[in-house]
Amino acid sequence: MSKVKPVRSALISVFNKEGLEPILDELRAHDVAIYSTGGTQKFIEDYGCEVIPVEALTAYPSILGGRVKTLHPKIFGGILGRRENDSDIQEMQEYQIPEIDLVIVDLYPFEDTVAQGLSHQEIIEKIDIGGISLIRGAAKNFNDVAIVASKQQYGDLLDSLKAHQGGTTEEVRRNLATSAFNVSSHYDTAIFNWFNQGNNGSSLKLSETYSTPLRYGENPHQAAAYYGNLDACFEQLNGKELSYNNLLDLDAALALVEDFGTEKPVFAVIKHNNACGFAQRNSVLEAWKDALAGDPVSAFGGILACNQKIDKATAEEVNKLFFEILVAPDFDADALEILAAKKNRRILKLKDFTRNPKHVRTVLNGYLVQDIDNIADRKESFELKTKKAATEQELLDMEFANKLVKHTKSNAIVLVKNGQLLASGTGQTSRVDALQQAIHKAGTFNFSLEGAVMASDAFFPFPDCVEIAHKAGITAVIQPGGSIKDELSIKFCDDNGMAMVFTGNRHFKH
Ligand SMILES: NC(=O)c1ncn([C@@H]2O[C@H](COP(=O)(O)O)[C@@H](O)[C@H]2O)c1NC=O
Repeated sequence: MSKVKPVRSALISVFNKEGLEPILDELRAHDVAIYSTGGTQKFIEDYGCEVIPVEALTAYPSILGGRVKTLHPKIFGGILGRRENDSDIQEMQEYQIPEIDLVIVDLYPFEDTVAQGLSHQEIIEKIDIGGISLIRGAAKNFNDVAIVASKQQYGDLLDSLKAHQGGTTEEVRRNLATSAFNVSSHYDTAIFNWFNQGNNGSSLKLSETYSTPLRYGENPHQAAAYYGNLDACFEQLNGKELSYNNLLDLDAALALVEDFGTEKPVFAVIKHNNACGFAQRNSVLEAWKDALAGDPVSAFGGILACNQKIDKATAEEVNKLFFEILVAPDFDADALEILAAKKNRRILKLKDFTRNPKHVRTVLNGYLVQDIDNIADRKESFELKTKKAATEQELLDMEFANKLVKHTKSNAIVLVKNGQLLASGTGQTSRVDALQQAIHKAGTFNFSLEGAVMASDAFFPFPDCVEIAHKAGITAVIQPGGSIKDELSIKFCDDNGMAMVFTGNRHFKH
């Protein structure tokens, strides 16, 4: 076992006093001298423990509205002094600096203050200076000092004090120091990012303190973890742990469903990040049946997402399919009972789908960062380019198809009729290939394309796609526009009684 050092003195300075009581009990049981700052000192006194105000050490009051209270050589000397270094020992004696063996800090809540939208000055005042210095000083001297920089470490400290008669092992102190630098670096990243708002170019600082180890990555030989707070997103009601690929598909499913709002039921079936089934109907059950009908073969092992509560009738139908995940805002009790009968099946109740506003990926020896694509084109802003106007149903279907194509891997073509995804061509190296794939697929499941609409994620460089679409029976086309040969596609539509609208927004997804 690593070397145990007794805790004889502690400095406690915490913004949030909650949960300190068991630690005070333990410190009192071992006769530990406690130093503390204003509000924390009062809390400790009220709890009935003896406490020495830091002012008794520094001989200074807290000044500048609390900006300077622990920033003093007698405090930092007591924390940073090396207990086995002769010159440090001598200087500490000379300047009457007491050893401080344990430091407990809870920083000013900078991120919460920003999140609450408080004033600039209030945010600035919540940049902790003394506390962060205490944390870094104690963590640097972990050889002699235990640092608790967040409430999450209270349990570890208590366990150590209890197991080692009021002492800490080197292993515990080192682990606490690691956690402390995690706290301090995250805190400074949040401050930097707040100062750096809008100045995207200068540097990239990402910090996430929640993590979930994953069994493996995209393939079993790749180690992986998720950094983020999954508990804030979902409540897992059933099934085994989520995998790396599940998380990718879930993100794709939820981003897609989000674009359709919650007014009318939609069901999505996702495979490899793309929708292979999608429908919007008046009831959840109908939405499910028509989403599945889009491609009942690919749906096997898929990720299912719905924007409404799942009822028993829908659960009975969904239950007939082998699927990996169903995510929905809620489940009726009898529906959940049916769905949870298979123990591995993941059933997720959606709590909050707040997407990260930035999309980050590794490229070469660095990172690519972009805003997420959060444009959902509305039919009111479509620009009619052909003599023939689209019917009201075609307009609805084009808006629907355009939302789907935005969430489909490029090059992408999506074919839709009456609020149902008939087929799509995904991730193809040419737009013609994507269209041919979609037409072939629609044929596989006996969908007639007469009166269907076609959405393309980017412009048509040549009129070939509209020619093929026309032959297949497609009557209306939605695309961003912007090709120097747009006129050729428009002319073909005009000559053949088709409608075409431009959105002006390309939706590549690579
Ligand atoms: N200025 C200082 O010297 C200083 N020393 C400790 N703090 C912080 O003061 C807070 C505790 O204050 P109090 O005990 O007065 O409630 C803690 O969040 C701690 O991180 C300080 N405040 C900010 O920097």
